[in-house]
Amino acid sequence: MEKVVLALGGNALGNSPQEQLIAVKTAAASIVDLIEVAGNVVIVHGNGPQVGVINLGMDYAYKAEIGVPEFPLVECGALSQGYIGYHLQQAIQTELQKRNIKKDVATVVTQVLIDQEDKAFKNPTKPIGNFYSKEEADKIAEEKGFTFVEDAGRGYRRVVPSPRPAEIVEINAIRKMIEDDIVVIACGGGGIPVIKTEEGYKGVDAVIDKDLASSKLSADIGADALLVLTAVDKVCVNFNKPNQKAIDNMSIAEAYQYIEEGQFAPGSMLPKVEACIEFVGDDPNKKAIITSLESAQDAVKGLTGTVISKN
Ligand SMILES: Nc1ncnc2c1ncn2[C@@H]1O[C@H](COP(=O)(O)OP(=O)(O)O)[C@@H](O)[C@H]1O
Ligand SMILES: NC(=O)OP(=O)(O)O
Repeated sequence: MEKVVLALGGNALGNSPQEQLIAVKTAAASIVDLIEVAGNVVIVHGNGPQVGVINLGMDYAYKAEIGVPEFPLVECGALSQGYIGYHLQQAIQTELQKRNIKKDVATVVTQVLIDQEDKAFKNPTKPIGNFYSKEEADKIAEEKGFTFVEDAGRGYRRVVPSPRPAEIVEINAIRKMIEDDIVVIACGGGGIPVIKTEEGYKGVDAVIDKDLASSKLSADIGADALLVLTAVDKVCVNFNKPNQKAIDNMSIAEAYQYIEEGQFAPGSMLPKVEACIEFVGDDPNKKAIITSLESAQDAVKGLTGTVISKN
């Protein structure tokens, strides 16, 4: 039986609860297909669009002085973890029942330790929230003091600090649940960023990259494979240019070469490739795959996706 960590992109989950309820059904079908093939599947989901929308909504409500308290970004991240975990676990439970597979499903509210001195706090790169036109982005930036960047040809998005995940606080609980054959959803939105203080853990306003958190989780639980699911079937070189070319296989050395050439956009494809490099490391038996949700099962069978391996 294989242990697979599946990282599901926040952009694949839609922009509203209504859209998300539909998206998780498709995700659940692919996830349960994988459970039937691999056995042990741990799910990590993104939260970029969701945490951005929750934070923006909370901010407008707070500023409207209608009795809504201020909700810092870290609490919005925790809200998004619960909200997405709830939808995902419900959809997976339904799909398992439909196929007569008896397995428990549970979401772990996960905190992830970060370094308060991480250079990410001086250089925000994590796109969150909706995509805007340049004019809309400039207007919100002026109003709210947010920073916006162009996101991989799809429009402008607010960026926030994204420190590296150092330690998963609830890792022992997650391990025990996997041993008990529970389908675990953990490290949602990359995990809730925390630091250790004398009084205990304390939340920090940031959004951890869920691909990097997935890589950390994969290493911690000794996963055989990391499957990064996003909106594209394969990673490309010269992305969005006339000479764009899809990559089938990428060695670690090639991946570093492409990174040096600037082939992967920061905050979108770059952290995915970095997460795969980190997961595979020096181990010839480890495999990471980047593909789309729809192609997940074919990718596991070796029919599509970009496979990252040592050689
Ligand atoms: N070199 C590249 N190859 C393929 N896609 C790329 C590349 N560079 C940037 N992208 C973009 O990155 C997106 C994946 O990042 P993103 O949407 O932020 O991830 P997530 O699915 O985790 O939310 C792809 O859908 C694509 O639009
Ligand atoms: N937290 C995070 O990485 O979210 P996305 O996958 O939505 O970018």
